[in-house]
Amino acid sequence: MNPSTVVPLGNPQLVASGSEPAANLEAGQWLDDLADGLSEHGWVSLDVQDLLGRELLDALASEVTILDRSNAMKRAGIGRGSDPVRDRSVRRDKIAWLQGVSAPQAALFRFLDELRLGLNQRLFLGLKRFESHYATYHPGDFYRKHVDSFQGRASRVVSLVLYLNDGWHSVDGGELQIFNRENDAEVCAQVLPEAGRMVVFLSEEIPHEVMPAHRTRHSLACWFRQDEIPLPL
Ligand SMILES: O=C(O)CCC(=O)C(=O)O
Ligand SMILES: [Fe+2]
Repeated sequence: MNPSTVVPLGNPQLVASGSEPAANLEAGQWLDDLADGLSEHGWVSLDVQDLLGRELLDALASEVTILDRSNAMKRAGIGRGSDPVRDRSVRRDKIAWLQGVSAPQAALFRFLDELRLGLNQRLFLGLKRFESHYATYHPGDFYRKHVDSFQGRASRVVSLVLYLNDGWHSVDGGELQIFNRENDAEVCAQVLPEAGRMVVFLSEEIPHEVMPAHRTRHSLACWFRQDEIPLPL
């Protein structure tokens, strides 16, 4: 396994910023690591700054910062259908959907599509498309423990979160807590949302939670889906 791949090993582990070596850039090796982690544990954390490039990460971070500062992001909803409940006790982030039109979004979409095809080749998931949004958590914002998809609906199958924050430390809060899929009372990892870190997990299986952030936290979430036409979550 690539040493930059972090997988659960029993005890909760803190994935500290900057403590891991660069991702292995050999063609397809990172996809092998990703597929191995997903099939063995249901989730994986990878540092992809070398794969994506500093410039692209900076450009995405600028986009979400501008969207946030210009009040273009909307309060996120939860639940199914076109009228999601905006329950502030569960989720407090703000989101803006990506269209893939700007140059950085187009580059990101090429990367996400490579990832989609790579997972299909290795795990036969039949992922047809993806949807993606920016998210901003302001100080005090959180997202309580949840799973991203409801069993048997074959809608959201694989979730991905890419973080866009330079110099994130434990004191900044906002960790992603990942729970054991067999026992959701057990935290198996806490991931700091440092720029270039990417977490990928099985949408139906892995309970997770965003702890209250103490500074503004930007990220980009993406869901790979098996349905061709949009079905409710
Ligand atoms: O930002 C994160 O770390 C996770 C976000 C999340 O769980 C979601 O948007 O469903
Ligand atoms: Fe989630």
